[in-house]
Amino acid sequence: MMLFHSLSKVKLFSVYGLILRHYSVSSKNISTIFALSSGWGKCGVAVVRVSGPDAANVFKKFSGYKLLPEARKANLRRIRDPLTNEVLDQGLVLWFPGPKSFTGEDSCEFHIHGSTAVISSMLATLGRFPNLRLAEPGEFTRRAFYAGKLDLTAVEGMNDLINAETEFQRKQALLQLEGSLFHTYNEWKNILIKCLSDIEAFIDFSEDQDIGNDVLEKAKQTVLELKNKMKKHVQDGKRGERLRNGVNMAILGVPNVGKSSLLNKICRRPAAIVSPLAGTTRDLIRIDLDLGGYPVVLIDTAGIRTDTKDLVEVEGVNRAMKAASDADLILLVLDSVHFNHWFSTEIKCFNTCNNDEFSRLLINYIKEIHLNDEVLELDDFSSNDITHLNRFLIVFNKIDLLQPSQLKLLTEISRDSAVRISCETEVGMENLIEKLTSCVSSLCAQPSIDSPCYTQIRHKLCLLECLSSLESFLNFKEESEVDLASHCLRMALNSLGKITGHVSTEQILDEIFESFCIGK
Ligand SMILES: Nc1nc2c(ncn2[C@@H]2O[C@H](COP(=O)(O)OP(=O)(O)OP(=O)(O)O)[C@@H](O)[C@H]2O)c(=O)[nH]1
Ligand SMILES: [Mg+2]
Repeated sequence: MMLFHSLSKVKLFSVYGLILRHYSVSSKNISTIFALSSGWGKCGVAVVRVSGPDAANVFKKFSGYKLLPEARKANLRRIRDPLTNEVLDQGLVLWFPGPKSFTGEDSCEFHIHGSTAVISSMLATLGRFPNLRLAEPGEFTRRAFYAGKLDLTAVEGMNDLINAETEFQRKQALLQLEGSLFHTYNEWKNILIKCLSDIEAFIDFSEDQDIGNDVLEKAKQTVLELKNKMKKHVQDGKRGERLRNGVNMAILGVPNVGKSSLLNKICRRPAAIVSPLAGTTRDLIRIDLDLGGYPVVLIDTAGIRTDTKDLVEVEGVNRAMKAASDADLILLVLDSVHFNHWFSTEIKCFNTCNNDEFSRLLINYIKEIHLNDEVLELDDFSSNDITHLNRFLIVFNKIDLLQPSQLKLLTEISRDSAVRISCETEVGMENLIEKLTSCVSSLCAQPSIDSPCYTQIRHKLCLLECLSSLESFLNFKEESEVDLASHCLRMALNSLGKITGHVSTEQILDEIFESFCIGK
């Protein structure tokens, strides 16, 4: 019984009720909104949506109904201007009474022909109807959120789904819309609420009830387990974010090695200018790609050289370095002929070179082309083993110009540490694409319902805030400090609530009272 009291106190954190109440108080002032919900442009069918208190009236007037028809059932009707009675179009009309609608409000849809003229006259006529206004961006979804139909992660998932360009982006967005992240964070929230309710019960009733003194210790054990789980989730190497935003892949190398040729081969069109003149590419060229279902932003860059006085080229090189240091993966392109030449002058006996020696020399070669420290990530370069160069994929281009014996040797010594291709003959391209897809797949999240990845920096910041509160909670040692300890748990709950939109009561009340005048 006592515990129940405490629990209901803690339940204040689950403030959907408050949000709803706040919303319904102001719902008298809520306007009825309309918008074209399908995209602009000539198409077979366009969907115009109306939502709000006047939706029923609008629906009856435009579709010629005296009484509302069966809910959620499509009917073919003449759609008329209620003022002039002129027929605007003929199409399917649907009535969605609240709360069983997307927004939770009374809503309706007009499925009209998708020509510019029909859409324009429909929107103009709706705009002239009393108490009706054009919706603001995202306003239907915002209303769905306020009505408790979607949490914030689902709202974000819906937006991502609309913007998804690749198969795995679609999967991740759909799972998020269906609640994969919400369920994870909600489960964590419930664990924290249980700990908090035990501690609150201890604070309130330990003197007159038989509530054990080990409450704090037990809660700490639970919080420690949760903290470790959350930490693992946060430190996922941005895999969910990458799948949402695209993997940045920069093509880097000295002038004339075939960087632009490689970009053109990968995207299968002449996106970048190719010429025998060293220094052809000056600015960054970004191409969006779908690589095996993963989104990639492939970036061609100016050839790296430090001996130029040409101001435009110097700026190009700076931009190349910046793109490379921001990149998730760097395709370092080398000219096989030049490399072979440089290589044979570096070692006496070419034929006895082993894989380790090759690694050492390749690293020296990379250092010699004067990449800056941010690009090199010096930790990777402290070892002579090129497999440590996590962000680099070494690509030997122009292998068509090598003698067969030279190619054989290059293949033997570089093995899986590099890819050998010719942009001219396309030899090795298939292998390169396979390798790139596998790199990109390991850099991105694998959409999963059981262990979803966070997808936005906003989630990460709230999770870090939550972790820091959990850390503070774990630092309390004395039972006498339970008041402060419970405050930390409240803070942690608040941070989790910010991700899903279940923000703290204080925050909601702040918002409500902000609009009150002083003294009232
Ligand atoms: N034989 C041969 N020539 C190639 C190959 N790839 C590129 N080339 C040629 O090499 C020259 C330079 O190619 P680009 O793709 O412009 O080189 P880049 O690295 O972008 O050069 P910059 O933009 O100046 O840094 C062009 O004449 C290409 O046709 C290849 O695999 N084999
Ligand atoms: Mg180029």
